[in-house]
Amino acid sequence: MSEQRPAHRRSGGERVNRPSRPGRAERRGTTSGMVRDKAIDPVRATARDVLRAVRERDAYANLLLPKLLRERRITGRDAALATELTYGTARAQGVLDAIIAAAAGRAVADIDGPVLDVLRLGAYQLLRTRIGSHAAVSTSVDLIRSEAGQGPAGFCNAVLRKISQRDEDLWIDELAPSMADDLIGNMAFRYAHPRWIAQVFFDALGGSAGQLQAALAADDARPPVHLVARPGLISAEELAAISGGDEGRWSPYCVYLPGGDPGDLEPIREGLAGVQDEGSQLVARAVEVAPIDGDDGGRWLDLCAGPGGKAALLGALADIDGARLDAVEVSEHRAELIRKVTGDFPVTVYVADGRDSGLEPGYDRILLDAPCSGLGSLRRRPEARWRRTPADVTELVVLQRELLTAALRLVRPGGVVIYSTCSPHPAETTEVVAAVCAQTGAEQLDARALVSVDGREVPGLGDGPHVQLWPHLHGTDAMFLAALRRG
Ligand SMILES: C[S@@+](CC[C@H](N)C(=O)[O-])C[C@H]1O[C@@H](n2cnc3c(N)ncnc32)[C@H](O)[C@@H]1O
Repeated sequence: MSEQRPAHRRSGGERVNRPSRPGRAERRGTTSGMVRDKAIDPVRATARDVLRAVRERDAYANLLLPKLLRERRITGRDAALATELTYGTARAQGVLDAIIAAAAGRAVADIDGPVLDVLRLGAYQLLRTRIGSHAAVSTSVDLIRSEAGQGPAGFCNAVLRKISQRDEDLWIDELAPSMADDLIGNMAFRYAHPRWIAQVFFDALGGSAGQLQAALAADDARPPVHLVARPGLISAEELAAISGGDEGRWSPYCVYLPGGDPGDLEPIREGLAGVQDEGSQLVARAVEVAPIDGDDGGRWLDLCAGPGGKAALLGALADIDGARLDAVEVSEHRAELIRKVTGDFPVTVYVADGRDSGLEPGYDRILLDAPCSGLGSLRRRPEARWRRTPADVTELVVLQRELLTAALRLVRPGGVVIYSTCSPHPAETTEVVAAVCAQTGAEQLDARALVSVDGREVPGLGDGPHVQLWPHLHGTDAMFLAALRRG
């Protein structure tokens, strides 16, 4: 039997209730097959398991963690801690690896994967949380010992003790490229981003070092949860009152959730509301409010609709306006998610390639929320920044251009196409739009007008005509949108 340890206090002073019993696998030493007598912390074991799945089989931390928490009945403060440790470690991986390599005196590629996962988790606690050194080191050593035995546990102990001798700033000062030689590289390291992504942000921000620093810092922090109140079903005011949140600054449907699991809220469970970044809400709303020539015949299209967040908001707006939305998605699985989330709204889902959908042209309004690198929502996808490569972008740009060209074939003359990405990368945004406009003769409308609500202008949008939102300026994901009209 495993020994039950009493509830104890973490360094931050908060009381932490130990979950009732660790799972069987956690009580068993997997290398020796022996049952060991020392219990390991289920919260950290869960974080470790997610980090391992991310490393070994490209799992998505934000999909796997909630599932494991449910299965292991980890709730409340323990769930919050597991989330902080898992996502925080995944986000900071690059900088943690550099520090681990320096402390271990060897490249992380030469450290066994399962040991490296725990070292990352331990280093994160030491450098980026208020958890005391003793707890951070001993829980990590326990995790390794329970699986791999005494030798690797001793190595982990030595490396983490060495890391604990300095704080993060001192490590960064030692290991980051110097500001004088490589300002972007220094900031990228400091705020845990690959250098190429920091360079993309720098370019998209017009070469401002101050803006870059703010953008990277915002991306390196825990993201807020935004809810969408689906119009016609519930108002943002009602949703704010029920959830205890505040109404959003920009979107008339947005509520900022102060904490807790959105899945516990009745309006979410009943489909009256959903979880959706405020920037995405503005994009969906822009499709409805964009000016078109002539009457709106009520034929609307979402050409890349899965998993359906924007289609649900557009479907709700279509219902109010007496329009119908066709939603196209290439993946059957994602098409099913659209069907679920659009429920009773006037939405028809098609599984098809948007480049050759077979749909009848003549749409009044089209949303092309193109598949993209996702560099604008890195704070919500903890491991994504370390997975993406510049080559991904090159491939995506070709698809984005083809899809936008197809959207312009499907819209009627005088109708509007909203092109959006959850990326600020100029190659995926302004360059795609410029190339397709030049090729097709489409003209750009001033999209800035489409995101101002009741005369409240969104600041920091520059000269237009496109809109680029940023976490550090607007509190949203870095959504891009452009409005194109076919001549
Ligand atoms: C950025 S996501 C759209 C997100 C969606 N608008 C939402 O708010 O939930 C892009 C979607 O396009 C789909 N997709 C990729 N290539 C496609 C293609 N050739 N035709 C149609 N859909 C495609 C992807 O499967 C993905 O679901």
